[in-house]
Amino acid sequence: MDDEDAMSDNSVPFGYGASAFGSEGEEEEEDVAVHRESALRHMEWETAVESYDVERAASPAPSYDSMCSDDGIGAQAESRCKIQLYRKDSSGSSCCSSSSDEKPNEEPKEEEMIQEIPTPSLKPKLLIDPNETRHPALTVDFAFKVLQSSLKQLREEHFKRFKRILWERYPEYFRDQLSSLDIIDLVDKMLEICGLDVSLKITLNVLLNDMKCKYVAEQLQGMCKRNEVRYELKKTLRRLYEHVSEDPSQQTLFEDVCTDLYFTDGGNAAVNSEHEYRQIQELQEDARSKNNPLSLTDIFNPKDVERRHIRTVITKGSPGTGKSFLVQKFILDWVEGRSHQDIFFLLPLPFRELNQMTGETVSFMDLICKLYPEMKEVDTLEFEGCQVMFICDGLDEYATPVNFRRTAYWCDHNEPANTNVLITNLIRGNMLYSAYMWVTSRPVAINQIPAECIHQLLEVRGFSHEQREAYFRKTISDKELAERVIAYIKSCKTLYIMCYLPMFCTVVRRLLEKDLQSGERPKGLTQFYTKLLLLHINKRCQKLLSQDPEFFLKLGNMAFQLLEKGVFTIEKDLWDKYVLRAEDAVVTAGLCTQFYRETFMMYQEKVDCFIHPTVQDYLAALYVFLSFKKHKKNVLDSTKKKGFSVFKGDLELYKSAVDKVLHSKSSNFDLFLQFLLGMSEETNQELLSILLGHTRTKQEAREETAIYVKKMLREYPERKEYLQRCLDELCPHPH
Ligand SMILES: Nc1ncnc2c1ncn2[C@@H]1O[C@H](COP(=O)(O)OP(=O)(O)OP(=O)(O)O)[C@@H](O)[C@H]1O
Repeated sequence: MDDEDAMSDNSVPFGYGASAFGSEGEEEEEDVAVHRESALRHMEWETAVESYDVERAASPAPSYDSMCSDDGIGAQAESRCKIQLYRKDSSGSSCCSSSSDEKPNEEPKEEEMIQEIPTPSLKPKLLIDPNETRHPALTVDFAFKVLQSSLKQLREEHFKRFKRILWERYPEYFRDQLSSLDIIDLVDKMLEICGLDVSLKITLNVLLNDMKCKYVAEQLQGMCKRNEVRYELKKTLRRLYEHVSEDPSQQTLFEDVCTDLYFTDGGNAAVNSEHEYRQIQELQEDARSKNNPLSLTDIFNPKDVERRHIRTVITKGSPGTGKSFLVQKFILDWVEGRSHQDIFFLLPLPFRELNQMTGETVSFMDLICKLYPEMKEVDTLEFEGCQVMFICDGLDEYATPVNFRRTAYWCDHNEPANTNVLITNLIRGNMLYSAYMWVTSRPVAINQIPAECIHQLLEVRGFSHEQREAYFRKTISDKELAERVIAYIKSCKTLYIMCYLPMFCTVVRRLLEKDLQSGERPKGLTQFYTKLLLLHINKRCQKLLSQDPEFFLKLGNMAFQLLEKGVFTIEKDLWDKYVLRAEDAVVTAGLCTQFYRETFMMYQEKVDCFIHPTVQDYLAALYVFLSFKKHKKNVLDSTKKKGFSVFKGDLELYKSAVDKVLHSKSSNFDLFLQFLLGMSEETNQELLSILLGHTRTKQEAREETAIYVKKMLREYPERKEYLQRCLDELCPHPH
């Protein structure tokens, strides 16, 4: 193994238990040499301890296999480490001269060194407590790395001395002279002969008590302790992230659901505006946006980090595109040792959790320990060779805006400060500059972070075409059913287009799986969108709705008026016109988003729009429907009649919508009509009762509307297919 690599490459999990050393107190100071004499004196009666003697050394040493931890976290490392243990070159011993701040005070001459340690005349004993269990974090690979890294810090003559002492002191382990061995061979031999715990124990004893290399010994102890903490942290993260959080009742394993996502470098992509009927021309992809899909290993890829000086990565994406899932995948891959093992501590700090601490005054280390109590065992996160990474998911959810200009400078980890000050300074890089920072957010909140603090901007775009299909194949265990679901989705263009949004895929899977399994006719398009709306409402909109019960009516009105003009983007002044706040629609409701449009040369303009044009169609239909049901107003009727009977009114509303579409030169309202008719359906009205109350469309009105649509079918044969879909929305069950 290359020495440099061994110091910096943590590509497999470390694993060593400081417990192997016993306590850090007096007991530790008790040198093996002391034991050697006393143990021999008490050899006869000391039966409680296991003993090893010279004869024992002749027997084959415990193999590496038997030393391997059987914990999943370490297993992968161990299978690899056997290969790594073979040296690639013989440069190991040359590193002995590398400098260290604290070396043994006097450099004894070789003869003195030999004199210093009397040749043992008796067989020494090393006391091993049989009850002492090895920490599962202790792996061969870790022990190898940590021993090698400690010995590399000794000067050449001290390394010689170390070998000499080892040989003198522990003849029960080392029968042959060790003087010819370099670091790699020595560590290899130690591990092979003594095992993991004993190798570390004797190394520490020799360093601390015989050679007085306090600095190196403490470093060794520190690395062992941190490695245990890392192990515990991984356990906690596995527990927190291994299930899909949206489904706590079902305990769905994340790995059973998670499908690869399409995300790119750049962050200038236009919003997906593919539409079955409408032509959305204004959304041209920014020329500078990059379409090359990235994979998780491209995030904080060590080569890019170095080449592009990346410290802070920001990932943006419209609501439901899968940012949190991407983060969860990254975390679990780290926990399971699948990627990013150069990161020593991975500490997710979700903004949702940080909201619970708003206004609190704590030190940064306390804040970390509050979320991850196992971190109490380490008093600092700044130590050489151990990369730390923070992941702050969902900046848009953070209750306190991050203000880089107004927030005080802070870099002390141990002094208490307001949590917002700590987080702002962490993102800014004032605290733990060398730590990696990954922040994810819906687009609008990204503006809080100044450009100079963003070293890489990524954009999550949801699922590509192949990924959509892969999602259904992965999540539906019945293969044949999965294919039927995919075939159905492909048969409905709008459904297929909208499945670019992973959140929508989840809705579609749940509904279609049930319907197709039971042989029922699948739900109309309206129900999928209504469920999506409810997911958004339940996620964050409850408070907004209690403050502004008319929010969706107003947003729908804006959607409708823009649809009349065939416009999908939302000009800034429109928000005021409809008495809305862009943040409510973009951040809270998650039904609108933002993107950047190149207007003139280098100038970029921020543009608001709906998350997808079909969502605009749905909201426009919702507006017409809510206006009618709640305010008895048919907004499609230009004559502005009042006082109609509900049955007549229902029929008139649908008739006027059908006429509007059939008489229109554009296809702008085609999907709108499908949604409006779908909203008359009973299940959808039940779902919408949170906005609608308990009003119901009379069966009679629906039947009459169906008769009218069928009549139109005959009059407009060229629109047969389309009108048939309208009928399917109106009567999703066989009629
Ligand atoms: N990679 C994926 N594989 C499978 N399902 C996914 C994936 N990504 C997202 N989903 C589905 O979409 C839902 C929303 O995803 P997620 O919460 O990650 O989106 P988000 O972009 O973080 O949204 P928001 O901006 O609302 O926080 C998930 O709960 C899950 O059902």
